[in-house]
Amino acid sequence: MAKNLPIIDMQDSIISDEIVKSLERWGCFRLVNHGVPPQLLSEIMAVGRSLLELPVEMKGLNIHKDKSFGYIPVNVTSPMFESLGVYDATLSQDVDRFSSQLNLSPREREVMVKYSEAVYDLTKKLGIKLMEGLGLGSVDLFNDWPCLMKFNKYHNNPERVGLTGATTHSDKGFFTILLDDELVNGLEMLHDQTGEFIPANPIPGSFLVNAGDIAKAWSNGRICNVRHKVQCNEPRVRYSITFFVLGPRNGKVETPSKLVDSQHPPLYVPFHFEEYCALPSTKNPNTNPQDFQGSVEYIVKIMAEGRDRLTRQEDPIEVYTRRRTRSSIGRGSIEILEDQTPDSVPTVPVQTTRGGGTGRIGFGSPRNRRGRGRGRNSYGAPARVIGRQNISPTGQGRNRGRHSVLPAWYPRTPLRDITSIVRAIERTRARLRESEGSEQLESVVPQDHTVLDPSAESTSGAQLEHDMITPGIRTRSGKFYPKSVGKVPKILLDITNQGSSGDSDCLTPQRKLLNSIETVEKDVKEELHKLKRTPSARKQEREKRVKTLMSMR
Ligand SMILES: O=C(O)CCC(=O)C(=O)O
Ligand SMILES: [Fe+2]
Repeated sequence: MAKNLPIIDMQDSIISDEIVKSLERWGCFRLVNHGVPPQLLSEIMAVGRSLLELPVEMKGLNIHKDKSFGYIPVNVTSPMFESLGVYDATLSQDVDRFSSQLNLSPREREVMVKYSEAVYDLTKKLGIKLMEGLGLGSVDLFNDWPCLMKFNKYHNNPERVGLTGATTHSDKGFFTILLDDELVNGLEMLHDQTGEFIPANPIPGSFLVNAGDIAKAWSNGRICNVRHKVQCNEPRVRYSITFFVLGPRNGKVETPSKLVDSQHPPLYVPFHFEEYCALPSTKNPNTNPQDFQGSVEYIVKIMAEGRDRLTRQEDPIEVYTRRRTRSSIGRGSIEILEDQTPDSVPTVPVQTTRGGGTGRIGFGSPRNRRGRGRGRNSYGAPARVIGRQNISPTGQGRNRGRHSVLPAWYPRTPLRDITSIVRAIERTRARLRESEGSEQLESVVPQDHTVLDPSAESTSGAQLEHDMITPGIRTRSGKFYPKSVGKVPKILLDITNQGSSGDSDCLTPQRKLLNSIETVEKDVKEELHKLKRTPSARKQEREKRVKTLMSMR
């Protein structure tokens, strides 16, 4: 069923809602009435065309330490596409550098400055509308975010009609503001729900706004990082200008707490945009580009795994408490979480070391290439991630829980697990504090507590729960007494002391022993009775009864 891309009029009063809806459903929209003067649009297009007409040697002077930010010539794997880049397009010294690299006229430089100012300003307005639409207040989301501007040329000719000029990809940044060729179409956006490519036919004077990987991660998967490609539909050369608003300059890409709740558990670890760009591409040469799935889930998952391998020197109680607090406000070390279905487990082998991938991630238009090479885009990542708390990124099975603070055997269910563990630890702490008055105690949860190391974990869940709820106490002398039988050592001590007490002198040693046994028995019974009233004991009792009833059926 043919569908049309959403069109948003910047002057509409309900634009905030429309932006959110379009980004959720499509990950893109066409923006009209945006306020950037048509004259400026045609001037910048003219600048782009003339720069791309320069000799290759001249264009080759447009270099940047990140190669994907500078000139990308046509080449064997990408014979139809070339582009020039300006990074950071909003900083005058960077525009100056670009201008001197390509010997721009003062007028061309002026047009560039005006255009990037106008588009950045527009993007900031869109950011505020987006924040409003998401109920996050009128906040300037993109304040001081770095931007990359690219002048693109597709060398379409009669032999290439039907070929792909830019293969299916999602953009890496948050938003891309595309000024496309008014006369030559070719851009197609993938509709996630139907899997159909929908032509983004140009509307003169408009922009196509599309969301990238950062938008998806930031919004906790709510915004679609739309996949798109550029086809050669006619034999005319096609030009376009892309303005990428990338990611926070200093801070991390982190989901606002309001976008996280029990229905929408956090899906991504907070990360720096540069970290993300520096990761190797995950393109799987065996993956059909049509099956491409946005790579952000996969990439961020790799980072989560890397972080979880770090040795933890912290007090586990602090870790648990912090985790609970953070997850409730949507921040902190959040693991990437997987689909509940086994097919969503990544099909691409996890590459955690540099060089194992197929190249560094760049962004912007991919060239017409398949297979290995210097990656500008990432392919073959898993499908949509629907988060479940505490699911190991490596899936179920032997490694289950390897990257979690929970032991491997611990049943994985949503939020309440970690919450109940934290509560149990807090109860333990409170009890310890109480008993500290009578004797100097050491922590019952040593710094290297095995909860963080599943391999050294006790084998029973019930055991752990019990230990946490009724922990033992350790005296300075190093003796460990389980708290539930805390009175018994005292009784034993009394027995030992009986020898010196006056009235015991008249008793035979046998009577003394019998008396002691009786006292111990009485006290142990009393303690056991108390123990039965603890929640875990009651639960065990209930389970036992259910089992008995079941066996009688
Ligand atoms: O040229 C176009 O229409 C699209 C370019 C694009 O997708 C990109 O630069 O990422
Ligand atoms: Fe793109």
